[in-house]
Amino acid sequence: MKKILVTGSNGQLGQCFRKYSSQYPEFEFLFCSSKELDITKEEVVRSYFEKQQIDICINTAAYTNVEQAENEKEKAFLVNAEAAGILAGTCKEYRTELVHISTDYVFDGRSKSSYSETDEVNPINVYGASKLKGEENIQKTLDKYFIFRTSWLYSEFGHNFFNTIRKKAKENAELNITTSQLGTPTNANDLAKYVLKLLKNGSKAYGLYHFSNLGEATWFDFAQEIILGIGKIDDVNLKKTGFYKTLAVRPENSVLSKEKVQNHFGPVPEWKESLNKLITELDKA
Ligand SMILES: NC(=O)C1=CN([C@@H]2O[C@H](COP(=O)(O)OP(=O)(O)OC[C@H]3O[C@@H](n4cnc5c(N)ncnc54)[C@H](OP(=O)(O)O)[C@@H]3O)[C@@H](O)[C@H]2O)C=CC1
Ligand SMILES: Cc1cn([C@H]2C[C@H](O)[C@@H](COP(=O)(O)OP(=O)(O)O[C@H]3O[C@@H](C)C(=O)[C@@H](O)[C@H]3O)O2)c(=O)[nH]c1=O
Repeated sequence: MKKILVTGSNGQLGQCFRKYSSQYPEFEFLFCSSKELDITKEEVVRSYFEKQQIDICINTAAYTNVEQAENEKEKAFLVNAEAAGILAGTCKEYRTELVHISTDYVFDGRSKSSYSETDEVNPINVYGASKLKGEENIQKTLDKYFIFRTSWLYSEFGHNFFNTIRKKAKENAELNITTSQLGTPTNANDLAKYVLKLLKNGSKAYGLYHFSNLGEATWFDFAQEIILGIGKIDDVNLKKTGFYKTLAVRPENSVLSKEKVQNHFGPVPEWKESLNKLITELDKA
């Protein structure tokens, strides 16, 4: 039976992997939170791999606070870049496949069309730069890797835009949401399911892929769809803003092309459908 390690398992994507793991009896899963396995500690990681003999490592661990990263550059690079390199080196030593998650924020957002895997990268904030360095550290070390660049991840778990807006909408708050970035909200449940399916199929089509839901939206469109979905559109004062003050600059356009991923591994769900499916699921719970 193949052993899969999921790092950063208390994060939102880590929790999505845990949610679906019972549907894959062909795998033995090991879930490690930051406390159980700190991926920045090379010796700790190596001895864990030595003991557990892992076949596949899914790295969901990351420094994801885009705003704070501007003031904590070293920490962001330690987790997102150096530790990704540590995992890659260890995976090479133990012949482990690595599934790593990266971001749309590796792009500067100046493109007028969606980004493909071969488009030029040029991060414009610290988080994006640290994630790009992580990709590079993996690519120069390892052959057997899947890197999935994704965008605007949300789910029922943890801190994300979906949960923030739902909370504010339930308080009938006034919301000012930016229209100045275009991207694609991505249900983290979809990403977890997609990865598990391709691992089950034993795909060896290693490489870099873009995975986000289909379609495009501004953060305003995303907020509006959430509020509509939860039936609060008449209670919330939802306003468009061209400018929402933030520390980190974000790409104006970070829509990812799904052509490569769909050609290799099959269809990807559309963003509004996936969002409304999750809202219905949560309503029933
Ligand atoms: N969230 C998003 O919108 C997007 C995320 N991504 C990428 O997707 C992946 C998953 O993100 P998501 O689940 O949303 O992020 P979360 O912030 O929800 O989860 C990240 C997890 O990593 C853990 N972690 C941090 N440092 C370490 C460490 N040194 N060792 C082990 N674990 C650590 C955190 O633990 P603790 O809380 O204890 O620090 C946290 O549980 C990341 O690679 C992220 O860059 C890509 C695009 C969009
Ligand atoms: C809360 C809020 C945010 N915004 C704006 C700020 C920002 O430009 C945009 C998104 O805000 P957030 O801080 O929630 O999202 P942000 O931290 O930029 O999300 C990013 O996280 C990392 C981890 C990624 O990899 C990216 O793909 C992306 O998902 O919406 C508003 O306009 N109004 C609001 O009330």
